[in-house]
Amino acid sequence: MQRQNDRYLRALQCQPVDCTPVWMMRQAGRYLPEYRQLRAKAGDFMTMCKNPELACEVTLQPLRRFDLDAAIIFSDILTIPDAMGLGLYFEQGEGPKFKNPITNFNDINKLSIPDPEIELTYVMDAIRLARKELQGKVPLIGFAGSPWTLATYMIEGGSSKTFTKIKKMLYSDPASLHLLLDKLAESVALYLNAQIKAGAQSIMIFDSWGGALSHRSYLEFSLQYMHKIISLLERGTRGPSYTKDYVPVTLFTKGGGLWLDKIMQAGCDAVGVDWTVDLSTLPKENIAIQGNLDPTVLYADKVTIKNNIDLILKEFGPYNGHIFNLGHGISQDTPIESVEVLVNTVHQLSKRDHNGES
Ligand SMILES: Cc1c2[nH]c(c1CCC(=O)O)Cc1[nH]c(c(CCC(=O)O)c1C)Cc1[nH]c(c(CCC(=O)O)c1C)Cc1[nH]c(c(C)c1CCC(=O)O)C2
Repeated sequence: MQRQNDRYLRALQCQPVDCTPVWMMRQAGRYLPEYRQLRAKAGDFMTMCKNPELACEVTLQPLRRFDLDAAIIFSDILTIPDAMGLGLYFEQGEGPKFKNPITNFNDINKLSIPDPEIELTYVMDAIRLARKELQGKVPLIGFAGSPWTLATYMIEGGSSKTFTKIKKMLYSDPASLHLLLDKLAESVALYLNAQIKAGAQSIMIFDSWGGALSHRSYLEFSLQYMHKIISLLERGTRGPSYTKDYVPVTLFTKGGGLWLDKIMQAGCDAVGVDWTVDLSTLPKENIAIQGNLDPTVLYADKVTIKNNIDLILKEFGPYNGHIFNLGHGISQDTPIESVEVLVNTVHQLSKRDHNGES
């Protein structure tokens, strides 16, 4: 049995670590040649997600190259609307699309809540397989999209820069939007509980488009529903010292820097922060912080990458509740050598401030 590396889970509980754990959002993906090769063979992205062997293989790919402290299950946030019957597909170069987007109250009223053990068994099978293959080497992260972020794709019919349709509904027919968000919150909670049962050891909620909302709307249409999801999760109880089987939750609202004090009160163990956040303004007790290197730093030379990592680590010093990550997903044209520099530099430099276990 391999030695367990649980510094990621320890940091989520703000417990002593030997150095700062690091993983990257979208760490399994197109910047890896072995991903592109497998994807070319499989045909399309959703075929890979729906095949547990392929999803497990892609989950493990980045861990074979880099000394990462966590794996994240290879899947997508849009599996839920797909399971609700919206017909998810990916158009080359255009991102996700839905054959049957939501246009009115009737569409929302008709939506049923997917049973994750039936419509989304492929995700649970991938999690079970990945846990088996990982053999405890590093923890496995499960995830879902926030209700607001999922709703943007379901109502816009795909990616959007302006959020015209959903914002029109928000202001002119808020009751319909609330019904949709409520159904999504229930669906996401069931989905995440199934992921925990299947073996996910930590949960992350991606609110990629929460930052598009006004202050008042963010609390009412996004944070409220993430709070509800967290309250429905069956994930054990966190003790005063490191609790091995407790499943911590990370909330990440991209562009949510102004609302971090409210996000920290939503029952999560950690908040994800993008690169716009001034780390010196954040509390460094009882709540873990994940972030926040600008992913484009990875286009620069080694010395610049190291200097930027050092600046972030210095903001935390000996604080144990820091998980190093990018401020958003890694870009597909990122040089592999930069990722290696990132992971190794975080471990090497952060040792100066830590002497805990793991
Ligand atoms: C908004 C969102 C989506 N999906 C996700 C989010 C939230 C995170 C964020 O804000 O980036 C989350 C996601 N998507 C994917 C993962 C896998 C796990 C990981 O490695 O982090 C995770 C956690 C794989 C993926 N999801 C997708 C890919 C690319 C698929 C491919 O072309 O091979 C991957 C690796 C497809 C996807 N899926 C989605 C989009 C907008 C796209 C197109 C992206 C693009 O074309 O650049 C929806």
